[in-house]
Amino acid sequence: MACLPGAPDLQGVPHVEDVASAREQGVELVLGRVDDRLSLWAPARKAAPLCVDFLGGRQGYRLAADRVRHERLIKALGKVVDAPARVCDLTAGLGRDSALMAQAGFQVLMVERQPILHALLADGLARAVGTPLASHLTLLPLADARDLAAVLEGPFHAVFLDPMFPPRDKSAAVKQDLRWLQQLCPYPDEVEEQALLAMARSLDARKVVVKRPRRAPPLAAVVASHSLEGKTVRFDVYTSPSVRK
Ligand SMILES: C[S@@+](CC[C@H](N)C(=O)[O-])C[C@H]1O[C@@H](n2cnc3c(N)ncnc32)[C@H](O)[C@@H]1O
Repeated sequence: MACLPGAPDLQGVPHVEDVASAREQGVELVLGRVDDRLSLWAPARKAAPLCVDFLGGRQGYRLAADRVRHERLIKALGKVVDAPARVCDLTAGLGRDSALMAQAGFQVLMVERQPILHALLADGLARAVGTPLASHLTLLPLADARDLAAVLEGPFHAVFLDPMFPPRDKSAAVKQDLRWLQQLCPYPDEVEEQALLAMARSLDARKVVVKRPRRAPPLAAVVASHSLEGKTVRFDVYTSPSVRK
């Protein structure tokens, strides 16, 4: 992995002059600017560069205002009781779910611990400044969510979690974005899952919503209060006594 000119400094990641030098040095992934978007790509592969684009692309399709309320995630969040409703996304990733929640009117606080994804999110957000969507999104500095219990001050309408889960389907059907995430992010073990769920449930929120593949076991083997099932994913909702009513 290496950074091209124009990419932010990432701890421990060397810089290369250009893509040709990256190829010569056998660098697998480069972070640089493509069409003024901070992007990650593999010089030796054909796959399209990865970037965060809150305003267009595939994300835009799902963000159409009349579609958003039909999204299962928005249904899982349920009725807003106290406005303005804040949601904390502790596993922001590429910001797709955060953007959906923002488009549905929630003020979303995003947490991400993977430095490249965090840099892509920050870049996507910077390009969206001035739009209503961006005014609903706040990215916290790079951090592991498990270290933020004392920092994240509620009340929140919900805390959202979408931790990595090993795919059952190893075929070409696994989407390119998911491949990038798999390449960049480790899968949590049970201890980490327990810590993440416990931390989420310790926050001042009405509910914790966890996104899982439809047939996956519940996060940290803790059974949810109820679930909303779709074709491929499931949203587990926790409204236990430890969660604000
Ligand atoms: C499956 S992806 C989330 C995708 C996201 N929901 C989206 O819409 O793009 C999981 C993300 O959570 C992040 N993550 C996992 N554990 C974390 C933690 N303890 N603190 C912060 N981020 C975490 C990973 O780095 C990864 O980017």
